Amino acid sequence: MTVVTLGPEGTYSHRAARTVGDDVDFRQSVTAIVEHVAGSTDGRGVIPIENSIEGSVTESLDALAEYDVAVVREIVTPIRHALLAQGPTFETVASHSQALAQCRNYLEREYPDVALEAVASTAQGVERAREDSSVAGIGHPDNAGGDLQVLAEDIQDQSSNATRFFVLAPAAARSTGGGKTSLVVYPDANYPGLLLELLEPFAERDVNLTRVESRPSGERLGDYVFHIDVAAGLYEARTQAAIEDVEAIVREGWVRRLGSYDIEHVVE
Ligand SMILES: O=C(O)C(=O)C[C@]1(C(=O)O)C=C[C@@H](O)C=C1
Repeated sequence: MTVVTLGPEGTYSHRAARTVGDDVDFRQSVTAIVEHVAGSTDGRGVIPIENSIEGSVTESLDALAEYDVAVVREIVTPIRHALLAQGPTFETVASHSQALAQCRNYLEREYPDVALEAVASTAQGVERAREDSSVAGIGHPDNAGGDLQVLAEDIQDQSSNATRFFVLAPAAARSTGGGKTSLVVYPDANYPGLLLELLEPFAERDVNLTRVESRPSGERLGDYVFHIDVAAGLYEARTQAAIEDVEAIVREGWVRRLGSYDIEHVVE
C-alpha cells in the first residue's frame, strides 16, 4: 500500500509515514495529500496536525473540513531540529513555516540578521541549502551529508517539541474502534452560548475533550468550523449519544465523524 505524504524525501512527515508503510510517495502540500486519499480506493496519507510549540497546522484542519476522509491512526513524534548548511556563513534560513516558528528564539538570538524564507517543507529548505551556499536549512539532522554539514542540533525553542500526525484513509475505512475520536462540526449558526451547547453533551456523559479548535469557515467573517477530539471511541454508547445531541443542535449545518483511532508514539 502506498503512503502519500509531504515531500521531498527527509521531511518529518516522511519519517512518520515510514511507520505506516515502506512505499512512500510525495506531494508538495497537505491539501494535495488529503485530496489524493479522498479520491483513492485504498490510499493512505500522513499529514501533520498539531505541534506542541506552534499549535495547529491550519492547512491540515481546513483540508479535513473540505474533503471526506477517515482518520485511522495518530502518530506523535518528537521534533528535534538541526541547522544545516555548506559552511558557517549564510544569509538566509529556509524551512517550513512551522519549523521556523519552532526555532524563533534560537534564530533571533544566534542569527539576528539572516533572512527567513518559508518553503513547502523542511526537506525543501534543506534542498535549497544543498544547492546554494548562502542558504541554511532547518530540518532533521539525518538530512546532512555530501556538502551539507550540521551546524547545530536541538535548536527548537522547547526541548519537548513534538508534532501529532494523522494517518488518513478513504472515508469507507472509517473505524468505530479506538481510544480517541475526531469530529468536524459546522453549525452554520451564531448565537450566544452555541459553543457551550455543543460541548455540554460530552461533559454530561463524562467524555473528556482533548482538543477544540475553531477555524474560519470561509463563508463569512465570524463563522466557524469546530474541530473536536474526544478521548472515547465511536463504539461507545456515550460517544454516539453525545454526537446525536450535537447533530440535533446543528440542524442547519453538519457533523463529520472522522473516525476513531489509537495513538502511537514514535521516538525516532
Ligand atoms: O516540513 C516537514 O518536515 C513536515 O513534515 C511538516 C511539519 C509541520 O507542518 O508541522 C512537520 C513537523 C514539524 O512540526 C515541522 C514541519
